[in-house]
Amino acid sequence: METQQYWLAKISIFEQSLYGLFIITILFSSYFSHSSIAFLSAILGLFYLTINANMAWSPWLFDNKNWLVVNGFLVCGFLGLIKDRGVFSIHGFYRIILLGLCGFIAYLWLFTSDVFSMYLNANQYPENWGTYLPIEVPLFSVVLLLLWRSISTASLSVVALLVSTLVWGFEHYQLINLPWSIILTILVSYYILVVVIDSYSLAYRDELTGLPSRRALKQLSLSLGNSYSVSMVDIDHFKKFNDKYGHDIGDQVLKLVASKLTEVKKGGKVFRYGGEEFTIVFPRKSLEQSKQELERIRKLIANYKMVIRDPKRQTKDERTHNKTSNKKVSVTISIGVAKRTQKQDFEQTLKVADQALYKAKKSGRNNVST
Ligand SMILES: Nc1nc2c(ncn2[C@@H]2O[C@H](COP(=O)(O)OP(=O)(O)OP(=O)(O)O)[C@@H](O)[C@H]2O)c(=O)[nH]1
Repeated sequence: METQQYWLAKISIFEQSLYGLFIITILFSSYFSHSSIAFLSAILGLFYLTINANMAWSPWLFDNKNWLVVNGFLVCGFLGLIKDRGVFSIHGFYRIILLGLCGFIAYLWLFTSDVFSMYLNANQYPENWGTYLPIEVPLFSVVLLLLWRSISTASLSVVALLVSTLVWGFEHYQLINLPWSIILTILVSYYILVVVIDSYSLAYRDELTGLPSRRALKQLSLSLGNSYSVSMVDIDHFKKFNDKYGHDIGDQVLKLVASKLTEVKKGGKVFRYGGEEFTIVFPRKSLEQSKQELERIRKLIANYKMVIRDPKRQTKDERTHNKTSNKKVSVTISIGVAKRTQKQDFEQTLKVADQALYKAKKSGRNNVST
């Protein structure tokens, strides 16, 4: 009896502390501009309050479970469609109004689907199709929408919304036999993880090329041993290229060059250093080994005919036939490489590689210098 009371007290503390976890998640995700996660946590927090404490609206909600379920799907779908914006701003205010509208739409949907399913059932449609209308149709629509958004945006926040929709749906069908306190603790902890990973990748990844950024290079430099080579890579005459084809095509070329550079072997790690410059670090590789590999990459890029899409420069005929004008371009790169010596740290080795790059440019470009 005493042990039971002891555990009941522990469970009660655990349930109470979940409110704290909700508040932390809301503040944390708002601070890192993950408004969809912040709103979802706030709504789930409110839901948890409703089922735990006897709020004025709790009895109504228990009597209208279908509304609660459909509203949950619509909220996730809506949050998956909008951009992450500041929570404590005018955008946050509009979003709260639109989230309220989801509740109204859920109510309208249940009312309409009731009438429609009565019609379907009265007209002897096979297998009482009408019964699937109120819950299953919104569930499948939102899951499909969030699947598409997850793939098209590659956003972890949208994946979190998809997972939440599925959990919400599974709970409705009683496929999860866990108390809400446990389900919500797992969900909210997962949201924190999503915000941390997303924010980390924002800070350490270059948005245009998807390569690790200069900050990530700095981070790596702290964990490198004493033996490594560093190379600086620069696209030749990129200014002229930009002037001739425009900045947008320049961006496409930067992306394509970046993706070719990632084909580097011998353990080379590629970073976007800034502008049209990249850095490749070869941990535990000699100068000769690195140079050989860089020579291979240089040739690979020089021989690479890049197909560029230029929707702005379409001819009239191409526009009427909805064709894009693809053109093939090619660029070359110059590379400077240096091996770390006893007396140099990472920054100094990088400087030597930069001087070697200058040499490569001076000696006609499209080559690897040491
Ligand atoms: N499209 C695009 N251009 C960029 C980006 N970052 C830097 N650039 C351009 O890269 C060009 C770099 O020019 P420069 O440093 O003069 O060098 P370069 O023309 O490549 O000449 P060399 O290095 O001497 O062969 C500038 O025109 C920049 O505007 C970017 O993110 N996108």
